[in-house]
Amino acid sequence: MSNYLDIEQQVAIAAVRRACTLTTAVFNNLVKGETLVKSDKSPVTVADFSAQAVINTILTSAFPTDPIVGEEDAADLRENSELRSRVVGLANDALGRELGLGEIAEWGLGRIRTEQELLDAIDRGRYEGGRKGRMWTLDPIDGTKGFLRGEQYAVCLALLVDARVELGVIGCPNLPQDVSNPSGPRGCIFVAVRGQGALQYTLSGGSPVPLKMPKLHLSELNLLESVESAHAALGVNERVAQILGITRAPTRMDSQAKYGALARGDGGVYLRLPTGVGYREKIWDHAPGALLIEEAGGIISDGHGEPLDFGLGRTLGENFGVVATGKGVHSQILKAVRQAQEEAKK
Ligand SMILES: Nc1ncnc2c1ncn2[C@@H]1O[C@H](COP(=O)(O)OS(=O)(=O)O)[C@@H](OP(=O)(O)O)[C@H]1O
Ligand SMILES: [Mg+2]
Ligand SMILES: [Mg+2]
Ligand SMILES: [Mg+2]
Repeated sequence: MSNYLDIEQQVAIAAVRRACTLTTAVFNNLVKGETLVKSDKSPVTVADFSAQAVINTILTSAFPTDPIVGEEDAADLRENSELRSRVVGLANDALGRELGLGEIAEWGLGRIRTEQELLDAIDRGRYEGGRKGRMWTLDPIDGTKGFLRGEQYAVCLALLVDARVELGVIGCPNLPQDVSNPSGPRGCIFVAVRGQGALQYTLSGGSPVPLKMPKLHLSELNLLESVESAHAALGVNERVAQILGITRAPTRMDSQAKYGALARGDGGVYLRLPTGVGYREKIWDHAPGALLIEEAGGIISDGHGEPLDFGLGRTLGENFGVVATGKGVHSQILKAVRQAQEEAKK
């Protein structure tokens, strides 16, 4: 008998692995002009576009009717032939490689795609989301700014069924495999399946390690937070830490690599509070991480203690930031968040 979501898990891990190989190679050869600035002023690179093309192509081949909520779309590429041909070349290099770990010939890997097919594959990510049915969320590079700095970033894929995350896969090419050896080998994939726990693989393969968040006391915690001050209210985080008596310095890390770090016992709290500019969190920025934390034994909510709602469309709607932590300290952290917010309003 096969396990729940066995095939989906296999496809998602393979797709994330291929995309991670691609993004790593692009970073080593990124040249000027391969980064655009989107209408919201955030960066996007040829690596984001081609990773989305690769993952969407593999998903569509394995599950032709599943919709995809992906961060990027191909509009900029349709207008820019130089960038387009670079993305097409990169995607075809990645899809054309011989079969790797756990991959099967039926996914059609190895076939060269036309420009049109690859642009359409990127645009398969334009699904609007919603409360019903099966859908994937994809962030081809989460933490693009971290990617550009050579720091942390993550390739993030999740499967939702009726607005619940059932499978989450997070590839972190630059994350040390062993927390206790920060200068050791890098490259991790975190995998969570609802009801089946959380695992860490190395990007290069091998046996997975099960993840279980340790029970930490407030005095042992430190905050995991964004690098970019525009993405989270870092000043409020500082006050929350002070209220809780947390003396350890925060760990600033780009992307959903934070969820991976937290799931394996690093830090103890991921705290992301809104900066007050009316930004709505995107579902692809949290879906796989949310399941990873729950399956590692932790709890995730917004800053008011409400569950994250993945059924509202492409954003988390009115959810107020994110608090992910161990069950034993969650309510104390929410209380401190409330106090810090009230003080900030004065
Ligand atoms: N104003 C604002 N508020 C909150 N979040 C925002 C905001 N603007 C962008 N984003 C999203 O932040 C994603 C990057 O994740 P992090 O904030 O965890 O990383 S970072 O340390 O700040 O780089 C980043 O994901 P990517 O675009 O995939 O890099 C964005 O979706
Ligand atoms: Mg982005
Ligand atoms: Mg993102
Ligand atoms: Mg992204």
